[in-house]
Formats: sequence, structure tokens, C-alpha cells
Amino acid sequence: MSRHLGAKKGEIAERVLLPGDPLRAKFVAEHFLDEAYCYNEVRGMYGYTGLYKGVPVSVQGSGMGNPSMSIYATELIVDYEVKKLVRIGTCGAMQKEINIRDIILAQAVSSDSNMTEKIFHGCNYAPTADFSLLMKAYQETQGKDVNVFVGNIYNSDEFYRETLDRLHKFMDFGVLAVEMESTSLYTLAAKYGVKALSILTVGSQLLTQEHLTHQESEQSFHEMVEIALNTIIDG
Ligand SMILES: O=P(O)(O)O[C@H]1O[C@H](CO)[C@@H](O)[C@H]1O
Ligand SMILES: O=c1cc[nH]c(=O)[nH]1
Repeated sequence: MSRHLGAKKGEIAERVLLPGDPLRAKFVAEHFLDEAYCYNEVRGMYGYTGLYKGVPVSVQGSGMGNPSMSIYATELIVDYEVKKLVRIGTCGAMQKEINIRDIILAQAVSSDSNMTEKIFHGCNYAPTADFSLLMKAYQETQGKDVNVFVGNIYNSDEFYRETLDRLHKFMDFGVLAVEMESTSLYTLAAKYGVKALSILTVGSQLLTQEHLTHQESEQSFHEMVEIALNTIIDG
């Protein structure tokens, strides 16, 4: 057991998918994994391990925001020896050509979070995806009926914003979409020498103010989850 996870050693696979929402973890376990069992209910942050195409894979809720992601990512890597972490999240599109249900592969992460400042003290660190996971995920999207965008995302500590200035600045510089966890995920993966990637489904379009409902969101995760699973079991 770790401070925030109730799993015994060996109950969590080397490969872990990380949705923000613990109920998305349950959904993935029930619909995509064989022989899935729940190893964590601490704080309602469900975690499951099962088989995908015969390969052990876990799916663990990460919660919302960098502090929550950093707790789960650290414990998964340090206490459970996880080697590959793929976030399966939602995001808000920041460019007009990106639509609801499109998929974003986060190659790099820009941020207003001070998570990296705590480590690098005044220097800008550029959190980046593991290239082998990124390439594999991109290959997985080809031939599927999905629009995929690869590039820089905006990781924010705010969902409800005091001002839209930063959002517009990042939009002007071609940043694709906003979410709340990838800075911590990529930075911790680099620190511990493991692989990480964020795959995001567009749940809202910030320029048009369109949003998926919870039910519509659930139905839209199918493609992202298949891409993530086929990516994480490779190699
Ligand atoms: O759908 P998840 O994975 O939680 O991701 C996005 O949704 C939450 C905000 O609604 C934040 O966690 C953000 O990053
Ligand atoms: O972090 C997020 C996720 C979806 N939509 C947003 O505006 N922000």
C-alpha cells in the first residue's frame, strides 16, 4: 500500500492509463479489460487491473489538477514501479479548426502552473511526451474515423478563470487545447525515467462554447481508449 493507494505490491501493472475521473477508470475496466478487478477505492479514486489483448494493464483515476495527478503519478512510479503512464483526459479546444470529439496528442505542455518552478527555480522546463508513445499513438489514429491534432497544449491550474488573457495569449501562439494535469505527469515521468503521454478528447470548444454532456462524453471516449490501450501494450 502507498499513502493514497490501497493496492498490494504486484496488483498494479507496469502499464497504467490515467483518466481524471475515477468513474472513467471504472468504465474502461468494465468495457475494455478482461478479468478486471478493483485494487483501489481509497478516496473513491478507483483503480483496476485487467488484461488487454492478454497484456496486464491498469487504469487509475488521477483526480483533477496537477497536485492530485502528482500524488498518484509519484506513488505509481515510486511505490508500484509503473513504467508507462498514458493519461486519457478531456480538454477544451483553443483553435477554431478543432472540434468536439477530436483527439489531441500532447507533444509538449505550456503551463501557468508553478509545479515546475518548485523544481527548477526560475528556469523554464519544457515538459514533453515520450516520443515512442507519441509515435505509436499517432500511428494508431491513422485509419480510424477521428480527427487528430499533435502539438503543444496549455496546462492550467484554473478551470474557472479570473481573466481570459493567458488563454488568448496561448491561442495566439497556436496552442491546441487546455487541460489540468499534463505538466505534472510529464515532469515526474522525466524525473523518474519512465514514459508518459497525454491523449485528450475534446469535450468543449472554447471559441464556440459548445460542450459535450457527461453522457455524450462517455460515448466519445471509445476511440481515445482504444488508441491508448493499443499504444501502451506496444513494446
Ligand atoms: O476529464 P479529465 O481527465 O478530468 O480532464 C479535464 O477535465 C477536468 C476539468 O473538468 C480536468 O481534470 C481537466 O484536465
Ligand atoms: O481543463 C479544462 C478541460 C476542459 N475544458 C476546459 O476549459 N478546461
